[in-house]
Amino acid sequence: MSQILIKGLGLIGSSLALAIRAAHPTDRIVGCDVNGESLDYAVSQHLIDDRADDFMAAAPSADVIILAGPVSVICDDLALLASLTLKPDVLITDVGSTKQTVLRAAQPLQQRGVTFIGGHPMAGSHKSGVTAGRADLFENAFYFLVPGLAPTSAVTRLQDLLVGTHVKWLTVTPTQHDRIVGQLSHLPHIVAAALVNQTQAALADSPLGLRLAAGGFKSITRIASSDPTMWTAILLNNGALVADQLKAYQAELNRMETAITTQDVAQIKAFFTHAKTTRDHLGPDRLGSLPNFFDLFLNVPDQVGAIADVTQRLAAAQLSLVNIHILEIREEVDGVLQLTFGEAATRDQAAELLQAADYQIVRRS
Ligand SMILES: NC(=O)c1ccc[n+]([C@@H]2O[C@H](COP(=O)([O-])OP(=O)(O)OC[C@H]3O[C@@H](n4cnc5c(N)ncnc54)[C@H](O)[C@@H]3O)[C@@H](O)[C@H]2O)c1
Ligand SMILES: O=C(O)C(=O)C[C@]1(C(=O)O)C=C[C@@H](O)C=C1
Repeated sequence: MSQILIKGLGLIGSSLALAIRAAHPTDRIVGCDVNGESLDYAVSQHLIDDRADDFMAAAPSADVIILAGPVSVICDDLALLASLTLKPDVLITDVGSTKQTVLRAAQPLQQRGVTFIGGHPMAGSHKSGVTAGRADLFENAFYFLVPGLAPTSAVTRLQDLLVGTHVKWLTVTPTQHDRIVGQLSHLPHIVAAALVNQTQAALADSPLGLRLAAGGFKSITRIASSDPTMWTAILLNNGALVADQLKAYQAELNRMETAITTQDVAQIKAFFTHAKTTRDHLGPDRLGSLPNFFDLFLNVPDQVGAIADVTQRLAAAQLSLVNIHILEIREEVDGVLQLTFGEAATRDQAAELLQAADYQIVRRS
């Protein structure tokens, strides 16, 4: 039995806990987080076996330490770990979205002979926090590994621990990682947030404003709902590369601006044709991970048949569920049911249907 310490039980930390639990039921998972409510939730849902309120006190007895806080916190944690006496064969890894600064922060540990492997699952969501965790979040996604000085046996050990994630492993250098992910993830998050901010300002005097947005705006801006703390840390840790990528992107926008103002039909058509050919070629089956999911949380009374009533109503309306999860159900206490759908529109139809049947919707995400 190994002791796995996860620091940061948000979307990624809790999803890894679920995947580890599924593949290694006898391992002991200990969680650590600044948010006490997240820890309470993680214990109540058996995501973790135990909570550690003091990371420094818990680390020396861990066999594996997974750092899953914001990237800036991961760098601080690596510095803290370098000052401790850890188990001789401890394996430390992280899940942060940048790798150059993380690997630099891991150097003092590595110089002391401690095994560190940088990691980054290329899957996630605009959702954050422990309640968003899912065992299948990483299924079919790429998972970057930056082994640095770590021996092959340590890489195999990590891959075995995380076998329940069902990811596709990819070994890269920190620079390769940050350049690729800057372009595919960091830049798009800036683009989405900028579009939301600029649109909000531009439509400020329109009575319905952003509420008139349809599929196009919603699809391109979903990730603008991501956690600001996490994204501030990412951009501070990959600033130089992303600034260059942002400049190249602005040049592309400028070319389009010129084509529109000069009514350059050939240029405008070529712009869209080139993008369509590239995007169509990618196809859903060539994209890494599962699509995102859309949740509805509703109160259900503590009554026999309450959950069946909900699922029957959805089935009668042909609204297809991806997953169903009871968040809390104790005797004489109403529960919260988490219903997961593949499409936001299906989730919204389900919400209307259940509201009409007097169910109380707690939240949508
Ligand atoms: N969200 C994604 O799509 C995604 C995907 C891959 C990797 N990542 C990376 O994974 C890491 C976690 O992201 P997430 O999406 O799970 O974020 P999250 O906001 O859901 O979770 C972060 C957790 O860390 C905790 N935390 C913050 N500061 C802490 C501290 N000082 N000590 C202990 N706990 C602390 C928070 O309370 C929270 O529970 C980040 O480094 C992020 O860059 C995110
Ligand atoms: O699917 C999403 O919502 C994500 O933002 C996931 C996403 C990304 O694709 O940009 C975000 C950050 C990560 O480091 C990896 C994946």
